Amino acid sequence: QLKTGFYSASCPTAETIVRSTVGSYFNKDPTIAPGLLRLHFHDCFVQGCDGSILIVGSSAERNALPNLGLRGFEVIDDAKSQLEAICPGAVSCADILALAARDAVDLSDGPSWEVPTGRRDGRSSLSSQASNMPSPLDSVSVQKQKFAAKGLDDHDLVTLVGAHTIGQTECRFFSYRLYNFTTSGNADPTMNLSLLAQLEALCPKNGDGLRRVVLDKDSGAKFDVNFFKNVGDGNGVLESDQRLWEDSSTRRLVQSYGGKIRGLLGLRFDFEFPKAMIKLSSVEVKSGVEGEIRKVCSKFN
Ligand code: HEM
Ligand SMILES: [Ca+2]
Ligand SMILES: [Ca+2]
Repeated sequence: QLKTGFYSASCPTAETIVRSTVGSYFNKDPTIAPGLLRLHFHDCFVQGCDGSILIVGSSAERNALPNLGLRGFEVIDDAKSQLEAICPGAVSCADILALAARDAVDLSDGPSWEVPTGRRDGRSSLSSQASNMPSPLDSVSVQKQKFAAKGLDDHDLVTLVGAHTIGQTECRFFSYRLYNFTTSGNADPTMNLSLLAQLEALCPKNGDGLRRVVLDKDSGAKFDVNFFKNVGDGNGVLESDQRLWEDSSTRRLVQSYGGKIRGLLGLRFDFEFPKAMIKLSSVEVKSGVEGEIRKVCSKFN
């Protein structure tokens, strides 16, 4: 039910405005790009890509534990207010999120793609609905199950987690791997020793759990295949990322994207990522007369 260029008649400048808004925030702070990409993912995984993540309120999705570190809301609100001034009531917040995620990847030197649009904004947002978000402690089989529940297969899982080629994580999401991973209090044995030393310095025991470190060692701002090379070298920061290498079912694709084996030609990350994103951004979308077009992205009409 989505189609590219959905706004070509109702708001021809919609995509240009989203792009220029994301671009101006990105120029001031490039770390907004991973924030926006993650925002779209978290939206799509709870009640579909319907802008439910944007609602402000004490029991809203935004307040659920897995969503506390999300960033980039102000960019979406800014784009929306510009759009309301020229095409009132036309462009959904859910579509702005999908377009901003595409633009964020493009600005980070990643691939670009045409985003099918026409999503409608949802009428509910509840923190209690967010409990099924993937966790960095999830095994590969749990990660697979959570993606399969959204119509995303194992190939989509590995491809989409490649989004961790940009952005950061707080120490608290992985510091247990440094200090008390094994029963004898050792570090996760699958972690590369030089990464271990680096992370111990950045995230000291009993230090500030909110301190942020890059997810893709040496390439935290560039959307490239370095993340997959890192995972193959024991340099995955999140346990869930490193598990994609330890599990034989997902290792091949990590290897292929990282350029570590020949033979899987054609599986280029910059070609596969857009396809997987289009699937992600179509999860449980509302269209036609369902939902609404919000006037303000943080509030229901
Ligand atoms: C098994 C699946 C996944 C798990 C367990 C996971 C977990 C996490 C965690 C724990 C963080 C750090 C958050 C923080 O410190 O606030 C993070 C960051 C991030 N995630 Fe994921 N993630 C997954 C899949 C994805 C997918 C599918 C995407 C997008 C397509 C994505 C995009 C990002 C981005 C871009 C960041 C960096 C955010 C920033 O710098 O603000 N992740 N993820
Ligand atoms: Ca949603
Ligand atoms: Ca990178």
